[in-house]
Amino acid sequence: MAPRIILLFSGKRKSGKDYLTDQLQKLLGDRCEIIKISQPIKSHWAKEKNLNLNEMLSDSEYKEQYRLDMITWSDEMRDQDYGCFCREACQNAADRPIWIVSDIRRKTDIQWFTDTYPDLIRTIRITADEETRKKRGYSFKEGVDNVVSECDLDDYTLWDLVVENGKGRQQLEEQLGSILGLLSHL
Ligand SMILES: Nc1ncnc2c1ncn2[C@@H]1O[C@H](COP(=O)(O)OP(=O)(O)O)[C@@H](O)[C@H]1O
Ligand SMILES: C[C@@](O)(CCOP(=O)(O)OP(=O)(O)O)CC(=O)O
Repeated sequence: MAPRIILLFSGKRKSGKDYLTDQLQKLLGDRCEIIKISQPIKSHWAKEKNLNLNEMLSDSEYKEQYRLDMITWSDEMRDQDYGCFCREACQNAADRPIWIVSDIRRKTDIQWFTDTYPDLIRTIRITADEETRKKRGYSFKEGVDNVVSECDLDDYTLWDLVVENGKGRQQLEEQLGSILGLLSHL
């Protein structure tokens, strides 16, 4: 079964992409599959450097030690083929009707999904104020927070939905309800 809808989530570090997409998955159960574009990047890096992949995939500080190197390496790969990680992540995804991509970062990510799965794509931006993100462990890092990886979608305006997840956020049920609204035709 090919996906019937693909939700692309974007947001700054510690805006809550993993948190909200995990909560959404709990609600949707086995109708949905979470896809992470960073998974093939982290897998490659963990193998190469003999690192703990599960820790790399968690929200702990561990991955932050390697983020800068992973950005540099993955951007070199993207320069040759901008869809390489999107393609690899989707190839490994289960056949479920709803795909949730939890870490869209670049306009080329949106382009690859839109070209590959025309009509199935909905885009969601998660926002959170800096103070809240700092409380969740964010601190500005040169080469990480001021480069394409974090900033390319700052000026993107065509989101199907923007979900506030900072100080002004609604209750979780309401946040999830607005996302479910994008699935109402299924
Ligand atoms: N609405 C929320 N309520 C409570 N905790 C949250 C909320 N959003 C995010 N968090 C917490 O903040 C931290 C960072 O969130 P995370 O989802 O990992 O961010 P991102 O994936 O965007 O970097 C995690 O520990 C997460 O559980
Ligand atoms: C090299 C990366 O893929 C690492 C991404 O790691 P996460 O997606 O775990 O990051 P946050 O959830 O925002 O904290 C970034 C990239 O530019 O591809």
